[in-house]
Amino acid sequence: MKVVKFGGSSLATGQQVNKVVNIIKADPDRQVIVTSAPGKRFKGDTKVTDLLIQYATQVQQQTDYQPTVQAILARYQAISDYFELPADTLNQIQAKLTGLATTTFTDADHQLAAFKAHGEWLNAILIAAVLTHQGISAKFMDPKTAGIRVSGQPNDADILPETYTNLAQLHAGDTRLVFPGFFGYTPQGSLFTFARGGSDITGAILSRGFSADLYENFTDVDAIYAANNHVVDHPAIIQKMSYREMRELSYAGFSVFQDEAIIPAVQGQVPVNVKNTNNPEAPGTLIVPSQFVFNPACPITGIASSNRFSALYLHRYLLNKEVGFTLKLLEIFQRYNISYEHMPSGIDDLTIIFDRSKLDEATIKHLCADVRKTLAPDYMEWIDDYAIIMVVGEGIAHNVDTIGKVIDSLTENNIAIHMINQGASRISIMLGVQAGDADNAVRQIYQTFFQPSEVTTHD
Ligand SMILES: Nc1ncnc2c1ncn2[C@@H]1O[C@H](COP(=O)(O)OP(=O)(O)O)[C@@H](O)[C@H]1O
Ligand SMILES: N[C@@H](CC(=O)OP(=O)(O)O)C(=O)O
Repeated sequence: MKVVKFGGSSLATGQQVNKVVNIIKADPDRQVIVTSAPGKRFKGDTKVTDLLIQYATQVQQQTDYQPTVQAILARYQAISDYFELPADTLNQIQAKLTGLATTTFTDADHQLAAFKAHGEWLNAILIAAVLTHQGISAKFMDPKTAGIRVSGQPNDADILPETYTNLAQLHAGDTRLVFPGFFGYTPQGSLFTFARGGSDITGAILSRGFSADLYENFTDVDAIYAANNHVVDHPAIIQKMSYREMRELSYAGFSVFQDEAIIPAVQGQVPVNVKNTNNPEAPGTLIVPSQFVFNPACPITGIASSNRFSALYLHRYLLNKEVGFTLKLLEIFQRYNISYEHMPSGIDDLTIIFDRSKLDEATIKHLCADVRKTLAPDYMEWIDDYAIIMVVGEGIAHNVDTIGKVIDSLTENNIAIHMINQGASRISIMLGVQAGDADNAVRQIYQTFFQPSEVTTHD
């Protein structure tokens, strides 16, 4: 059997949902369906998840939320109208949506999570009704009853292992099971969402839980490209890649597949196929346990970049001899309850790279003051506009001149490299550059390794 996840772009309008219905109809193995919230219909449109965040904020601040509720409802209404559904489904959606404003929550974080989750929740109810109306046997699955158990933070959940025991009790078959993506419940019954883009995670969890033969992830591009298609014109299509390559590329910016979503697929050894709802005949990209065929012409599978980082640079002579320097630094991070992403070091230097989206201005200010006071560095600098470029390929470990070519492509174009890290993961080269240089850096590296419109053939 297959688990099939449809992203927000695939469920944005009635017309898109009709394509989804045809995709489901075309293959009886597509037994478990995962829905996102309706996404953007056009450039500049607002995703329903973002409207729900706005709704939650307006309720918290006691400002007028009615226009937001109407805007959200209109999104579901348009899909319902397209299929001429009887009124009861939309009435149910409207009641759930409006009821949110008067529900009491433990705190603002729990409230935000519950509001956000309604994007996928209401869509799963709607899609189950559409499928039934189209003569396909289907039922809505409540993540609470199905046993999707999570821990962690209300808006950044981690899956609990008992989920898999619970899911193993369920049976997919002729009746398609429609699950809302993006959220689960703590053992105490609180609703927590995964990080943004987390419907991909739900799809992967269900793939493992149902021991699926394949996890199909339907989106709005023909495949995963070797570089972001908004940065490089007509980038090469990746036909096949390994789980490890996908993890590194999605971590570093390939937003097409959420970076944590590969983990349940790895644990369940379920292959993932990223495909296009608008062109379902195209083979898409297959992500498999391991994938390596030596291709001396192109050892690289993809180049990703992300501007979501900041860095703290520390310099102190004889740092290499100082016992406990890093320990003291880590204790400071622990006091502020923050994690770091990377920590490349030199003889007398240390750079600590953070995910900027997890830090606010006040925390940065206090953190820097604390580091200065406790460790007295000779020089310290907070670099706010830091980008990481990740050059990824199983072939890198087998091709000694890759790093030289990457460096040349940047230096020849006057792009300053602030950090290089190769070897920690044998399949990637990580580079730190100024955020403003990131897109140009990706383009220059891409041109060095790929021909225009080339298709990577790592098989
Ligand atoms: N390397 C890449 N390959 C394919 N798409 C990419 C890549 N990097 C970024 N993207 C973007 O990811 C988008 C799809 O992800 P997303 O918007 O989350 O889809 P969905 O709505 O299906 O969840 C594509 O439209 C594309 O612009
Ligand atoms: N709707 C959620 C979760 C998600 O996965 O959405 P999408 O499939 O549209 O990326 C979000 O916007 O974060």
